[in-house]
Amino acid sequence: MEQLALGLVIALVLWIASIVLIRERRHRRLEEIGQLPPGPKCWPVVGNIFQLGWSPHESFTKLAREHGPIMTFWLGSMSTVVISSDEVAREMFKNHDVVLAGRKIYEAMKGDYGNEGSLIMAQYGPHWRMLRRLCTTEFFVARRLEAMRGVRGRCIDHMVLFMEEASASGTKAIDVGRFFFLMGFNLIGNLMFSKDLLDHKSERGAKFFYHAGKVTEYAGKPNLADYLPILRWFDPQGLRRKTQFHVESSFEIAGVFVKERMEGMECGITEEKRNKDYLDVLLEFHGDGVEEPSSFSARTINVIVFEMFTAGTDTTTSTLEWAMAELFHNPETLKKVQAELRSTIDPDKKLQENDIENLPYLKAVIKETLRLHPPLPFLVPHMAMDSCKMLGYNIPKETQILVNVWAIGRDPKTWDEPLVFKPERFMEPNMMDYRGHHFEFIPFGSGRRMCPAMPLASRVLPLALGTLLHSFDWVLADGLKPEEMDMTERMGITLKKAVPLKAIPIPYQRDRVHK
Ligand code: HEM
Repeated sequence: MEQLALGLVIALVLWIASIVLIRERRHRRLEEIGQLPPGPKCWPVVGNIFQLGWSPHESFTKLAREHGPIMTFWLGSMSTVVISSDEVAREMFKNHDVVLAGRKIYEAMKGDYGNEGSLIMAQYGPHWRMLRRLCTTEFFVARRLEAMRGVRGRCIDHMVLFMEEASASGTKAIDVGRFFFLMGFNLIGNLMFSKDLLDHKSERGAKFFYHAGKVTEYAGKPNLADYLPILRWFDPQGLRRKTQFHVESSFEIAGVFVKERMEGMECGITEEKRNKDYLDVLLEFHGDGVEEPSSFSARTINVIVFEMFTAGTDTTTSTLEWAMAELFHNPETLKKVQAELRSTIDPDKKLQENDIENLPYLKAVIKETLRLHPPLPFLVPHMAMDSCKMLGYNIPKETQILVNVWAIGRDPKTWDEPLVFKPERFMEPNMMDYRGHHFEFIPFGSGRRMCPAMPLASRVLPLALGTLLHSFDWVLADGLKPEEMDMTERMGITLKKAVPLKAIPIPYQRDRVHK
């Protein structure tokens, strides 16, 4: 027994020593190649993991004050460069966009998923270019978005209806974020399959919702196996195993929707008249004449479907929940945006997408929310596909690149009173927008990997928020006062509100205003 224990101790010591040696050698090699960006001193084996904390975006922001806007950080053996200023972001996207357009693939997402068919996780190259073209020429192109205007309006109407039912005519508090999530989920369900997946009746839809939610939960958790390669074999937190299980379960359900549509097409069953949806686009795809393949496998279709749900729902939900929370927290701003809505749109009429152009303050509220609460505070992590030199520093191949857009949006050098929620700042003439050209404000990213769904999000976000503010008056739950609200953030796959926002929607009646 004693011998066994001694053997284990020796093995452990040898293992740690070998890791230290490998790292030392790697460091020396990197130093020989050129100077890495500066960064905090790191420990053998674990690197800077203990400086990450529960809110990495805040930890990186504080460290950047000491080490500068381009900083090296070691997550175990994973070298990471953190970018924390608009100037360095400009340099990255203007002069190194291609070489830094790779993706770091995390352990939880490895396996079958992440290889075939993935757009978000694809390395920059022909396969990614082909899928990306599909997004820009078929999914999020103005013509298709225009044709699907009715779908967006219907999903938002359903959300209002669900809220009214749940709050029992304005007496009960509701979890506001949950309804945004339902709306976002049904919206993607309709864009993909022309189906409301969550309509109380669809058991399959509810299961898909459950499994997709689990994937985003597990994928957002820090995973030791990413930082310490030796642990990859053991998957110590079980995150790869759990993620794979829920990914496969989601694929099975999505696969049934796809199969049903294909069988319907083969038997010539015509569904009720509907617009061409994304599934039609995927099934009709016969190559884009530039890159392989000439058609999509069932697996690729499942991956694309699944990715649209995961990329689209959490980001939309978190932005809308933060927008409502900031408005409750700043009652004068809430009054101002409601006054704009109610003086522009007749209270008896529904807010329409066409009206948004005439609601500059509502649009400014969305921008201000994205400045303070970008749902992806580091974008989706990029990776250097090759070594490069940026601002005189060496960025070795396979370095992970995190662009801290949370810090950039709160930089006092750019923003006056950066921590104050002040939509008025976006009302000034020639003020910046989020289309990826103003590097002070890039919640959707910039360059080649920028969010392809930005045109969709910029229609849905003001319409959903505006409809709720136009249709209801709102009271915080439990008699909470605005100044008592808990505005803490919680980092998962997106940056969420830690304490869900609970409020009572009171249907807005015109005659109450005229009294
Ligand atoms: C508030 C709404 C949204 C925000 C703020 C947002 C933001 C982002 C960001 C920051 C990225 C990564 C950019 C980079 O890596 O440099 C991204 C990528 C992506 N987003 Fe969005 N997004 C939103 C909504 C959506 C929606 C609704 C969908 C789909 C229906 C979507 C689909 C995607 C996809 C597929 C990618 C991967 C693009 C690639 O890797 O080439 N997003 N998004």
